[in-house]
This record gives sequence, structure tokens and C-alpha cells, in this order.
Amino acid sequence: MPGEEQDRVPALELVGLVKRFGGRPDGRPVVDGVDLVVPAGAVLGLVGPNGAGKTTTLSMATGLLRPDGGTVRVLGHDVWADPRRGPVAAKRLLGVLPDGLRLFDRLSGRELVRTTALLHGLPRATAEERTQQLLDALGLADAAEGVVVDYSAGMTKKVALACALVHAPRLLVLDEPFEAVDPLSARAIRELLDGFVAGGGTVVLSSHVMELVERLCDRVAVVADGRVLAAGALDDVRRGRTLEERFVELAGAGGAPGGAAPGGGLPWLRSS
Ligand SMILES: Nc1ncnc2c1ncn2[C@@H]1O[C@H](COP(=O)(O)OP(=O)(O)OP(=O)(O)O)[C@@H](O)[C@H]1O
Repeated sequence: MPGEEQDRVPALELVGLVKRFGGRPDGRPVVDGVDLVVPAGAVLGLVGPNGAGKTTTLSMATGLLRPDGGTVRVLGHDVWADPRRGPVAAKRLLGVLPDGLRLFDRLSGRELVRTTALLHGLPRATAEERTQQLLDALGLADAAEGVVVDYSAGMTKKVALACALVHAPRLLVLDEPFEAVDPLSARAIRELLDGFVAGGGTVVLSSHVMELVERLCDRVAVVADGRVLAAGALDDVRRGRTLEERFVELAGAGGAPGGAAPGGGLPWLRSS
């Protein structure tokens, strides 16, 4: 593909994605026709209420969960069209931090990142070097020889992120990358992501922290009930408000979650 044409190919393109599982109470699929285009070089934040379908969408986008309908293209490669070649081509280009990831947690952090690099086909010396650099960058060097099963939640998240980065992907898809991560580590992750994007990479991340999405992302997609309510450049979606205000306006239209009376709270929780 000529360079200029390649530049115009979106890093990620979701068209009419559908996943049913058991369906929603109203009978609609849990992911109900999601369209999303992420241009190369963008940092897109995927936000939405609990149960909106973010993880399900990202799982289908990264070849982990087969869609019931629609297509996924990663840098032009159809992830699901050809069950053998599509995912293989896309997986080389993709770095994924899935939700609830199960790691080979009897390995040490160093062994885990190095093994991931070797499984991607990197030469041993490169695998060693990149592993050390990632462990240093993520503040895991002191814990490198400890087994991952003994890691804290934040350390586990960081070592999983190192695994997602070690083969130098072109598109990073990160489900809640900052969950359980301390502020120092969050800064280190932001710096890593900045460098990744400056080098031509693209990032899609989900988060519930609106300030973080505003600080990190130049594009945002708001999903609720399995549908995209708004997507585009951050400023276009915000319309002069904070992302949180806009989120509440878009996704909060159905009232307070769980049926609690808005503003009324739970009277039995009051001590006086
Ligand atoms: N394996 C599954 N089987 C059945 N239903 C599922 C499964 N995974 C997710 N769901 C349902 O699909 C809907 C969307 O879930 P999903 O995890 O994608 O939401 P989310 O936006 O990532 O939520 P959160 O912000 O809470 O992580 C929910 O109603 C959930 O119960």
C-alpha cells in the first residue's frame, strides 16, 4: 500500500457491530450497531455508564470475542472475515490490555514480559532489552523477579500493559488502563502513551475518569445501552462544557441508576 494511502486508512474501524448475549431487558442486543472510526495517530477515549457495552465492544474490536454482526478493521485488516489470516495480521498490529485479563501469573514479571516478546517472535536480545526498559519505565524493576500472582492490582495492570507494548504495536486498545494505578504510575503510563503516539501509534482506551480522558484524548466516544450517542473530536463532543457534564447530559437521560430517586438518596442510610 503506498504511504499516503496507508496514512488515510483508519487505525480502527467498527461498522455495525452487534453482540447479543442474552440481550437487554428491552430485548435489544448489548452492543447494538456500533459504528466508530479511529484515525491513525488519534487517542480516543471510550466512555459510558456501567454495562454500556464498552468491554464487549473492545473485545470484539481486538479479536477476543466474535461479533454477532458487523465488521472490524484494524489498519485495513478485517479481523473477523478470514478466521485464519485476519486475526493474525491484525494481532501483529495490535497491543491489547483486556478487562479481567488472565496472565501466566506463576511467572515473574520479567519472565512474563520476556515470554510475551518471544511469543511475538522478537529476537532474544531485543526481548531482554525491551523487557528491562518497560519494567524501568513502569516502576516495576524492583518487583521484576517476583511472581505476578503476588503482585498488587496496580502492579498487575502495569505488567499487563508492558506485555501489550513489548512488540511495538501500531494500535493500542486498553480497557481501563488507569484503574487501580497510583498517581506516579499513571504519570509514567501517560508519558509512555505520549511517546507511543508521537511515534505514530494510535490509542483507544476506556475509562470512567472524565478528567483523565480530557487530559489524554483528542477524540471521545460516548456509549450507552450498546449504542454510540456521540463521537468525534473532544471539543465537538463537549460543546463548551466539561466532559462530565456532557456525559451526564447524554448518558444520564434515563435517570439515576438503580432506580434511586434523583436527589432523594436512601433515607434509611441517614443517621439523623
Ligand atoms: N459473557 C457475557 N455473557 C452475558 N452477558 C454479558 C457478558 N459480558 C457482558 N455481558 C453483558 O453485556 C452488557 C455490557 O457489558 P460490558 O462489560 O461490555 O459493559 P461495560 O460498558 O464495559 O461496563 P463497565 O463500565 O461496568 O465495565 C452488560 O449488560 C453485561 O451484563
